[in-house]
Amino acid sequence: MILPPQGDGTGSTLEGRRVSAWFGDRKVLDRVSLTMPSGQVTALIGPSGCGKSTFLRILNRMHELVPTASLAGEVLLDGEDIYAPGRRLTEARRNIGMVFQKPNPFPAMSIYDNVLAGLKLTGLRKSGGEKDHLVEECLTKAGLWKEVRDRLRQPGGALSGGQQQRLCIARSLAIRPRVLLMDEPCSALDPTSTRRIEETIGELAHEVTIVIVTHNMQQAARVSHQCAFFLAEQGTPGAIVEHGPTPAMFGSPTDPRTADYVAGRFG
Ligand SMILES: Nc1ncnc2c1ncn2[C@@H]1O[C@H](COP(=O)(O)OP(=O)(O)OP(=O)(O)O)[C@@H](O)[C@H]1O
Repeated sequence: MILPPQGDGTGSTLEGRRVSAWFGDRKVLDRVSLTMPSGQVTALIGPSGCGKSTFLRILNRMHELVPTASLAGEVLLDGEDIYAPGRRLTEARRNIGMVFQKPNPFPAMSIYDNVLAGLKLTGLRKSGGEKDHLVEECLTKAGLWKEVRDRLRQPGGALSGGQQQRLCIARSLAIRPRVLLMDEPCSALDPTSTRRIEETIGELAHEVTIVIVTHNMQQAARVSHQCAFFLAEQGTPGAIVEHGPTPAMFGSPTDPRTADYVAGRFG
């Protein structure tokens, strides 16, 4: 177990309230409510197609990029609805970062510039010294500094898959998000790189609230403080069957469907 310590409250609390989602007229999520507390790691688990990624994308306003997509409900970041009229998309993206399944650094851009690539979003100008400091800080937090400190000007695409994913985490951290969403961040990685990313998650958990979608039950057990089990039964939209502290979800789930899923009996 590499379960990180509970957060010290420096992250933010994210809360989905009665979130429903549609693609065209097909409803794929039905009134999902979940609080993702400050400084904790929340794992979203469940079989393929039950709406985990859709829920995650709603949490930082990526769902609305799909032309046919719509949603209902609220997403509160420290009590403020990110979808409230007048709230800007860029504000949500800045506060709530996302790391994707497949590492997506800018391959021809240097490692150094990759880390800083999101800074334009913030509108902040930084001096050379401040940039150097930020690059070192973020690569250190992402667990990559020691491996790349001597080759910061080399292209991001020259790194291994696991290193590229940690570079993407560093890039997300550079804009100082309050929440970091991770959509199956290790599914394209080998076991060693996976382990390294899990350690990074553990190290980051005390300062940024993390929500991770994973199909890997061992991973959910290792890295998360709480889990939410999603299910879309027989053509119905996805919903949360059960959520709670990770040890309870794995050790003594209350719903038999959760017990079957975490034991690997389906999905
Ligand atoms: N862009 C899209 N257009 C139409 N339907 C979509 C789109 N994206 C997802 N869906 C549908 O929404 C439902 C939920 O998909 P989603 O990707 O959120 O599930 P998931 O639990 O994350 O699955 P997986 O674990 O396989 O990634 C699925 O039925 C899927 O086919």
